[in-house]
Amino acid sequence: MSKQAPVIAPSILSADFARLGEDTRKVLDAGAQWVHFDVMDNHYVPNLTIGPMVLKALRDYGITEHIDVHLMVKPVDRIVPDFAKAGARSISFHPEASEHVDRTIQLIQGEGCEAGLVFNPATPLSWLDFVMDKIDMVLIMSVNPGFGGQKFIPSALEKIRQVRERIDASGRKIRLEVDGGVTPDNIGAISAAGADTFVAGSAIFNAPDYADVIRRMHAAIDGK
Ligand SMILES: O=C(CO)[C@@H](O)[C@H](O)COP(=O)(O)O
Repeated sequence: MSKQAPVIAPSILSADFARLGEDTRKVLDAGAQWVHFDVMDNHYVPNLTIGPMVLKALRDYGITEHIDVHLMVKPVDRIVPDFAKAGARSISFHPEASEHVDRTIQLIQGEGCEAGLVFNPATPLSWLDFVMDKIDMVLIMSVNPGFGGQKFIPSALEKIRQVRERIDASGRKIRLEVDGGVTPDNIGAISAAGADTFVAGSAIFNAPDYADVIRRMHAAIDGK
């Protein structure tokens, strides 16, 4: 397997929104590498969250680490430049929400960000067929998007294995990220299936000690 170095990306969907800068700083200081930024539009998914102004506010607060934007919005393209200007480092989108997938990838990369394709539990991997030479990341959803705190859907493990094979066959450095119901108890199996980038919301932010959960997650990824 040609996995990238493991990254834990806490989803700030489960953070304390009244103290977002402080809580984001706290989770990064507890050992997380990235911040996962969930954008929901009450159209593509049945929930409404945060946008580019909030991302910019985190940058202004002093968050300099990688902010990984997951767009659960339709249409996709018109909001991409705003997120790039606000300070996103990677931007992932759902292919079925984009009118022209290849053009959206070019748009994201042209704005200086890494581009990812996101797959819902029932979205087929055939969307990858003609873009493996372009994308920087594949994000496998292990819950249906829209809400934090859902249970991991086990069929995601087979999907992760299939994506890992495709990434290895491509010979490119493509991150394989998994999002939804990730906990210290299942992260070892998710890693063994081929993932290298792990989004977790409730498992981290609902815990009394962020550093302890992140430490246990890294140990499970290392097979300890
Ligand atoms: O994008 C989503 C949900 O749509 C995720 O990022 C969840 O917010 C992850 O939360 P947990 O399942 O880890 O609580």
